[in-house]
Amino acid sequence: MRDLILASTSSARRALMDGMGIPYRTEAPGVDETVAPHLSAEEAVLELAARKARAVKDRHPGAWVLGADQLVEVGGRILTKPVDRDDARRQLGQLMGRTHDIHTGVCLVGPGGHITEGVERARLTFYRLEPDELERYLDLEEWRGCCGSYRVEGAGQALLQRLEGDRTNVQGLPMVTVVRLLRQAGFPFFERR
Ligand SMILES: Nc1nc2c(ncn2[C@H]2C[C@H](O)[C@@H](COP(=O)(O)OP(=O)(O)OP(=O)(O)O)O2)c(=O)[nH]1
Repeated sequence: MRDLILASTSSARRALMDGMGIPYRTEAPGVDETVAPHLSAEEAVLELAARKARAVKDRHPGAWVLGADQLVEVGGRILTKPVDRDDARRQLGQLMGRTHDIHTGVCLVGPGGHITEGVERARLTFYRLEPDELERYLDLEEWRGCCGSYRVEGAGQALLQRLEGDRTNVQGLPMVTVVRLLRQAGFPFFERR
């Protein structure tokens, strides 16, 4: 049985991996997430996904490690996870009535120098909300721990006027890409326990 580690503290990523049903464990990547300012959103999430995966792989040389990173891009600006409710209100205020992109990079590293990666974009258009409705959404605290301050699989789906791309990508892991990387690396699926 291969030792697969998800280099993540994200409950959303764990939920997506759990759904796929192959054995894995998690470990916090514990890396500095600073990147050079000239990088595009795609380049930044790929670099950080690889940085997270490599950091855990260095601690577990014989393991396979999957890392991921996500950014929201709207009007040329980058949004990461909000620090508090006011920050979440500001983020959602930038997304209401507009179209934004979510970029997620994933990287799979393994024994023998194996490294494969992918980056996926989802494009979302949000309804415009009245201030009171926005406050009611903030009360649900779906903003905590989420790039862009919403959860697409939660009440946040009521914000969504249009979604192009893989919905799981929005939640934190583009599972079509994750499955491709795992299959390319020879991972078996549907194993009998
Ligand atoms: N449940 C849920 N989570 C979301 C959604 N959109 C974004 N997220 C979460 C997934 C990730 O945990 C987080 C993206 O931030 P990062 O890529 O920096 O990952 P994070 O620091 O949370 O965890 P990690 O670096 O993997 O330990 O936002 C959503 O619609 N639903």
